[in-house]
Amino acid sequence: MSAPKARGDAPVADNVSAHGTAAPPRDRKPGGGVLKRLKSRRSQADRGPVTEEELRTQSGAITAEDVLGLRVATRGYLCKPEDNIYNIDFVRFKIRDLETGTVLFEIAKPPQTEDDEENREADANAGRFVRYQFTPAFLRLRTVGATVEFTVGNRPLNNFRMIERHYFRDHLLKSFDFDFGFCIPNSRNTCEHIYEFPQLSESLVRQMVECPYETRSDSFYFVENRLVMHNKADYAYKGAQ
Ligand SMILES: CCCCCCCCCCCCCC(=O)O
Repeated sequence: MSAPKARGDAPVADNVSAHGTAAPPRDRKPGGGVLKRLKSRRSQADRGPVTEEELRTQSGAITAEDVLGLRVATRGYLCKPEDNIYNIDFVRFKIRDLETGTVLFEIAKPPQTEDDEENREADANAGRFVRYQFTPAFLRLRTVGATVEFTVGNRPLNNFRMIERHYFRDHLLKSFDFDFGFCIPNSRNTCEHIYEFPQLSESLVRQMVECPYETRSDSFYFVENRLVMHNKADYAYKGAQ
């Protein structure tokens, strides 16, 4: 159904020193965790709109509350590759339709060569952008599971969180907010996030199909509420229904 076109720079590592599932234990904390967090996230989203230029020039770290104020897809990146001081490395990614179990695609990072290393130095943004091609039927799905496997460097990750915002042109389709929780140093982690699709009108679906790559997403990754990674994707919906 789909063919991702880039961001294939992750090594598939077979020898791992640790394996964990990044299930978030945070909801079980005493003190009314879920409700409190939902309230706090609602008030975060209620902050006014913000532009990427404002975020780029603000003093201090970019936080989750900041990116929730963005109203359009970013043009540039809001952090540098070297801000990933935790050496978080995504090595495998799979998307499946949760209603049928059908795997829509799977991608793994090939082993790295010296050439890859040189190319990466030439293009600091290599690996931060991916282009997806789906059939229009993708837009009719209701629930998709995205399984991500990632390795972590020698520091612990506290409150590892991803906010991913999907847009068609200047219209926010949906903002997803996923917790990876705590990840131990030097670990390899796997977790599946559930994407509930938004309801898309017939007219919107038609426009998204007619306008390839005008559907975009920004994936913002935070550790302890500081932006450490920013990836982007764009999407075309074409081919067999
Ligand atoms: C059409 C709007 C809802 C879109 C839900 C998309 C679910 C699958 C998303 C996969 C996103 C991958 C992002 C990335 O590779 O950076």
